[in-house]
Amino acid sequence: MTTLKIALCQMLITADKQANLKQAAGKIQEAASGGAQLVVLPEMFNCPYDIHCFQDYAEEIPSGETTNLLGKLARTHGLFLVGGSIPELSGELLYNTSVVFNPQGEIIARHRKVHLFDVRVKNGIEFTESLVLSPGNTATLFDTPWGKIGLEICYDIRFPELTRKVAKDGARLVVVPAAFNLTTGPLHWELLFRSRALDNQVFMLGASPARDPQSSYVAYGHSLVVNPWGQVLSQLDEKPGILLVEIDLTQVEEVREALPVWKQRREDIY
Ligand SMILES: O=C(O)CCC(=O)C(=O)O
Repeated sequence: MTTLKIALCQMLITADKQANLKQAAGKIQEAASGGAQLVVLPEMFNCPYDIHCFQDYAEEIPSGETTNLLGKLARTHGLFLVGGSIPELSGELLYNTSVVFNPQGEIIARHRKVHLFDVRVKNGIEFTESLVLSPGNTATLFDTPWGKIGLEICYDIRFPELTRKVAKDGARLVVVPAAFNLTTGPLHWELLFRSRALDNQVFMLGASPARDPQSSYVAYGHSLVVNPWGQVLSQLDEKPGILLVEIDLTQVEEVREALPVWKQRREDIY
């Protein structure tokens, strides 16, 4: 199988967890009606992106209600589902975790955000995930009929070695639930997705929350799909919506053949 219909769900996330879950279910249903085979939710989609909320909204995986609901939705609609991310409770620790389901509703991957978002930009964004979260320690890929897919969460995309690793491990497509902000989003969001796509000659997908100017963390939005040539195939604005795009994964081989940097790498000298 080479063509894959993807849906990125740009949700307006609220402080009401049940409302967030209902909204996710509605968006997944809409994506399924549009023929989506792989659906992606944004980072922290059941919870405000606020370190003071993570403990209260956290759930164990796989026994928590969000994971249960997502498994049922994947099975009901018969699609692969990348469940954005949620605050995961594991023993005493909290993680920013993305869970992936197959069309039978089974969990086939779990990525714990490896690089925690600890930044302090003068007159801009300040955020310290590490005050409450612990980092994951592994790169993540999952198998599908379209081949291996890599999985990262938001800030992870800034570390080129991680995308290079999943690409070397066979991913031709990398999915990134994310939530950039109004300090870094306008300049860095598209640039980072296009850079990782171009460097590795892979497809890159970014699913963001919609922008809510009233929330404590104002997300940039602009969920997007970038092809291995580094082109933005499609992108939303800041409002809620679904980005439905069909991609042809043979484009990875076409680009790598036309511009063979992938096989011209000199790993012996770097
Ligand atoms: O890297 C950025 O600018 C944003 C990262 C972020 O918001 C996150 O990791 O959740």
